[in-house]
Amino acid sequence: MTKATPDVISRAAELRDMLAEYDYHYYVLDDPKVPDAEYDRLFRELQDLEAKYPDIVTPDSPTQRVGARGETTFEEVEHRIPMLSLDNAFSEEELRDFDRRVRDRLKTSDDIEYVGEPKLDGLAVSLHFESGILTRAATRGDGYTGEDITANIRTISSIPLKLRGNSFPDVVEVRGEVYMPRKGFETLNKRLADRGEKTFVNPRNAAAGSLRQKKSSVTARRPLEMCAYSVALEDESRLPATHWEALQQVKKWGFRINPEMCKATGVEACLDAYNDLMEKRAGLPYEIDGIVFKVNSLALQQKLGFVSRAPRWAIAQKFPAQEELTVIEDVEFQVGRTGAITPVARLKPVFVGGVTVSNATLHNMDEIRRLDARIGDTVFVRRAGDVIPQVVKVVTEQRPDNARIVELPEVCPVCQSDVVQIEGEAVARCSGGLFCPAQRKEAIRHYASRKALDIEGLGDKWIDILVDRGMVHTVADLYKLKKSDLTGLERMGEKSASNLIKAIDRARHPVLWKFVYALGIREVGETTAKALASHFGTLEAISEADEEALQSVPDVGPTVAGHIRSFFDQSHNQEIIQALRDAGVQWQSEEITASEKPLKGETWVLTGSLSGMTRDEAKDRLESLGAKVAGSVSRKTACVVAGEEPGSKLTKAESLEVPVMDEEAFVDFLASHGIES
Ligand SMILES: NC(=O)c1ccc[n+]([C@@H]2O[C@H](COP(=O)([O-])OP(=O)(O)OC[C@H]3O[C@@H](n4cnc5c(N)ncnc54)[C@H](O)[C@@H]3O)[C@@H](O)[C@H]2O)c1
Ligand SMILES: [Zn+2]
Repeated sequence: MTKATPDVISRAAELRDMLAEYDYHYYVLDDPKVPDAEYDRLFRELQDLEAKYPDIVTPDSPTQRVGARGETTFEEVEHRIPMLSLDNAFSEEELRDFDRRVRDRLKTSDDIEYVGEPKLDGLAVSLHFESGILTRAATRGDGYTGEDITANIRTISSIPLKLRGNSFPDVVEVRGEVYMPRKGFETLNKRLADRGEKTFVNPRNAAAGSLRQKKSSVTARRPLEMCAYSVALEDESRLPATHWEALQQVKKWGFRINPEMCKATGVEACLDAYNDLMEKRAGLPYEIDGIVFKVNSLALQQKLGFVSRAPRWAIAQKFPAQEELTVIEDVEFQVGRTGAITPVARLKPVFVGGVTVSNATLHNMDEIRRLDARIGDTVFVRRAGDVIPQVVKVVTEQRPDNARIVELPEVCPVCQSDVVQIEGEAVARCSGGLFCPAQRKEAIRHYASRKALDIEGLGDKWIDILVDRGMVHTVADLYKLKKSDLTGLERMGEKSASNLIKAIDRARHPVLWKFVYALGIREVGETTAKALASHFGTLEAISEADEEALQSVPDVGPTVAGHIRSFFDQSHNQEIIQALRDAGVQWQSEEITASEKPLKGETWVLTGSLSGMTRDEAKDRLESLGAKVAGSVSRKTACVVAGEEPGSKLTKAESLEVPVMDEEAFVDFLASHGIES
């Protein structure tokens, strides 16, 4: 036997101390200090040292024990049959070694039949039933003594409080995993974050933290589920021949067993099962961190027995870790298509969740403050399934002296417009709505939309081409387009080009509210745009009004007033409005029209369909002349516009002797008031 050097002895002691500390944070506080992958590496290092120098093994080494115990408020429960851990395999080779060891011990060269089960990432529980009634539930604890969590367990609806049927032993213990499905975990964390409370790093921790609550009413509100994975009987002669059958039995008693469970004979079949499950991993509604292979025959399990902390008949083959440690090297700010400014952490590249990750979202400044994340910090990054990588925790102990606090930039990193953060809103935004290249496509789409300037044919496809080729930078550039610019473009027909030019040409004389709406000021929808237009009368008046004046408009509160103010305060936005003017866009100011609103006080009614305009357009035009448009005819109706196939409204108008106009007359009437159809 090789003698351990002092270096080896002190490294082993150091590893034991670290692991004991990590165990305490993980099992007792439900708040891990390092990601599992890091823990597993240190654990493996210690195991390897101890394997090489068996005389350095101490009885209290984490490699010889299960879990950890701290002082707890729960009653202690002694397990009649110890609840052990599982050995891990981190590679195909290690799985083959396991299978070889099993066959060697059983002195057979035959393929062994295994059961493969997803390794749910939660925590083990032991449930005691007497005469079919749940009498006691316990955590695993250190494997020999756990915590009595009966009251909390009763709140989990997938656990039967009474076994179904009548073929169960007088006393039986069912074991399984309590876990929190992904969805529930996300909702819970969001709720905690919104309240500024500490969030859970991952679903396992959330499950453990939720199950070990002092108040079962808190546990009851947590989305926990349970899957059974074994039965323990003191009288083992009453068990069926295989683990598989035992679980079918448990299922009949009313437990959930995992639907992904499978049988695999021989190690090759196990490797296939591993790959199959790995492919399903991201799509499962809960997290798994590997696959557990168990010898199916219970007689063979008996023969194999167990060592200090784990059975010899089972192994957990681990999947790539979903959490790793890395360092935030910088924080940059990205601008979304609606102007939202999102902080993104630039990370020291790290392999996590099966890929190399070098960026992670930090969501917003509130989140950065909640995490207390600084540039230079060592952090947990998590990449689970297809979800974008996230920073979930900062290891404050490892913060360097020169760590820098993250500050929200004052100006947009893309367009240099002011960044504004409205009180009470988590998200900061670029205020250069019309100008900011990051928001360009969205701004054009909105400007051209039906309720705004209604530029028919200017859909996403055109917008992509025009912006990507640098032909259009802002909405004002639209009016400079010529047909010859468009006809040469691939995938765009001659006809569609000429229709587009015509449509743009028609969009030069909006009524004021439509123009205000088209500017795309945050939270200024149709109703607010109408209210602003009729209150202020001109664009100049709106753009010069202070927040107080803006708030005298119905519907406009401090937030919206803030958005309007910061929009008009950006010289960039003003320049584009000027450029629109220069391009010949003219909005009819309400002031001028108001004084000469010829139909003020009149109520008009539309019936039938018009060929040259839609019902909405006809309505807008009448309203721009001051009329109210009503849905039914009465003696007070000033005029009825009757298109094709008019309904009963026309008959009624005639019987009440209300004046009627056909489409031609209506178009002439509009033209005489300066409205071209
Ligand atoms: N991050 C940390 O600081 C830290 C600290 C301690 C432990 N850990 C993690 O925990 C692991 C060790 O924990 P452990 O001893 O609980 O072992 P384990 O989680 O590796 O395996 C045993 C556990 O697997 C669970 N399990 C899930 N599905 C199962 C199934 N179908 N059949 C049987 N068991 C199933 C049970 O809860 C069982 O107790 C480490 O590998 C490490 O990743 C992390
Ligand atoms: Zn910007």
